[in-house]
Amino acid sequence: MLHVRLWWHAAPGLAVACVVLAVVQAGAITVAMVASGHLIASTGAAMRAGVDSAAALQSWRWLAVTVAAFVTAPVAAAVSRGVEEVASARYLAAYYDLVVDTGVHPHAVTHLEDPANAQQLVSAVEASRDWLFLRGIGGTWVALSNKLNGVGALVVVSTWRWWVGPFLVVGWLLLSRAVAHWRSVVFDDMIGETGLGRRRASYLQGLLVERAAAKEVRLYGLGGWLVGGFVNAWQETMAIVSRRRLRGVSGTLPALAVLLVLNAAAFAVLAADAAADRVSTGVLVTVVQGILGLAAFGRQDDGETSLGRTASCVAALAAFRTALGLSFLPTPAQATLDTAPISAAAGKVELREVTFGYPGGDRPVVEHLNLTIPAGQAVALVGVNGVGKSTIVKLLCGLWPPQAGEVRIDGLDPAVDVAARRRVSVIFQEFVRFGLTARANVEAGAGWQPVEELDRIAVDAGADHIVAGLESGWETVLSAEFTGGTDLSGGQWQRIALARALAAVRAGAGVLVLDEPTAALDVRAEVALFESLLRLREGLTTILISHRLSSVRHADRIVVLGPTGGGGARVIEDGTHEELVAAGGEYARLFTLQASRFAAAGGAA
Ligand SMILES: Nc1ncnc2c1ncn2[C@@H]1O[C@H](COP(=O)(O)OP(=O)(O)OP(=O)(O)O)[C@@H](O)[C@H]1O
Repeated sequence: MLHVRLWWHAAPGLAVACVVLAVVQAGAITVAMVASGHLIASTGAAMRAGVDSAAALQSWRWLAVTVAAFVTAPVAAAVSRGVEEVASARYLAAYYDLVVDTGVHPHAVTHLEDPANAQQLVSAVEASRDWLFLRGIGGTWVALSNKLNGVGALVVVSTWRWWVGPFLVVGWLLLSRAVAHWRSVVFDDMIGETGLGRRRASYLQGLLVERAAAKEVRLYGLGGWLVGGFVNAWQETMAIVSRRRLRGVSGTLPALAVLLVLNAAAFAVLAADAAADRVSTGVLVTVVQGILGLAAFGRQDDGETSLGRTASCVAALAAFRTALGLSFLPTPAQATLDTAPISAAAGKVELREVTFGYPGGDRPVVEHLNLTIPAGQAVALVGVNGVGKSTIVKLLCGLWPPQAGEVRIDGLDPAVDVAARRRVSVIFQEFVRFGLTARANVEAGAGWQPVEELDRIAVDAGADHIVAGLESGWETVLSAEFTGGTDLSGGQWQRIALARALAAVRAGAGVLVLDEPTAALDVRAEVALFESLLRLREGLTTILISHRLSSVRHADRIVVLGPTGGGGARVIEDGTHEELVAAGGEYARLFTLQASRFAAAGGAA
């Protein structure tokens, strides 16, 4: 069972300790039942024989055993709770490791972009944040302890009449199943069935307290409206919850009735035996405790009910990992992130007959695309919105493998070869704004850098004045949500992202891709940035993507992508700015259009 395997992986020593403590606890409870029976049985004779008699000594012994057993059981339970807490934290950490490992492997993002897969991973994370999941981890030991206590009681009852115990156990198990079913209805309400209403309520509540919506909530006076929406959504959901819970509880009544009958019958037989002197007082006391102790088989607390849920979360994550070709537990090789230094890179880019479409798409985005960029060349990729420029960037990074054709960086396939991937440095259109220090935002591209190196990179990226203006320089957190942190403007963020990409270039990446990283810059700033990049590239292969053609006109080569007869994108024009303008094709038309608009707006192309 995967849940048990994960326990063994996360905390083998503590897991063994929990088992031992559960056995000790169950043993102590069983001994207490038997010893207390003997104590009561021997007390009468001891009192009659006198304090110094052998019978009294025997009685004292049973008292000592009874007290020791009664003390041992709760002490073992208390120690067990402590050990379980520590062990559960380790289990949770191991589960998070699995989730993270599943997120970052394999390199391709195919599994994350497929909505069904992404949802599975999100569910795995969400489930683990739920308190039910946490209760379920500890529930492993609650369930084990309950079952062991029950077995002890069964042994005790069997010493009287062997057939009574199994009947009662069946009764308790029936009730336990019915209660577990009802509780799962309750839990489904909490996280599943009424999830939509709850999510809506919590979304509305979030708008009231989160920073992102704060400005508009105040500006438009949305407070009352949001509170009303929250209350309605919550009440509607809770009404459904109450109805389902009431309906569900009736399912436990037949099991309860059966159990009552069985228990009444057992006690009636015991009473008859006692009346006929077939059992002594001591046995009577022990067996009564045993019969009551069988209730351990029917116990259903949050922990035990949640155990199944936790185990199925782990099983679902394991199935997801298997589908991705990953073993259940991360192997040391899987657990290592790509930290190898980048080998000397030349930077030749080749796409040969590449065809690619996203899952669920009705046509390929690119089709039979051929593009070769020699090392050191600066190429601008242009084309209308949605033609497939960013998709080509993802293919170059190996984030998606093509369905046909070949993508090569210096002859290596980036979808399978880590060395090829590390030769490509990209500022994505939607680059990540890490709410971490400025240093970490840049070092993410290349690992630790001395401050002098960071300063040099910042100058190249035009980010030096931004860092200089930060309260704690490179150590300032770039998020106002943290004390001492600060927010940057869109343009400032782009400079920081550029610095990150340049850090990767300094570490050896031979291909720099800028996928419209300058949308938040004005035209002049964008032209200046691209030109400074083209100047400092020194043998770097540079791929620039921009809709502002004036910004990329100085590239060595301009590649125009276009749809061809309803199919996927291909290269429709390829040449220098001058060649393409002279050719009078699509590029010339777009360039002239943009230049005339810009001139009309009072600028110069
Ligand atoms: N993850 C995705 N899943 C499904 N379809 C996608 C995905 N990403 C992009 N697409 C689709 O692929 C096509 C090409 O998108 P892409 O982002 O590559 O175009 P683009 O040329 O970069 O556009 P833009 O100039 O607007 O940035 C579009 O039709 C888009 O809707």
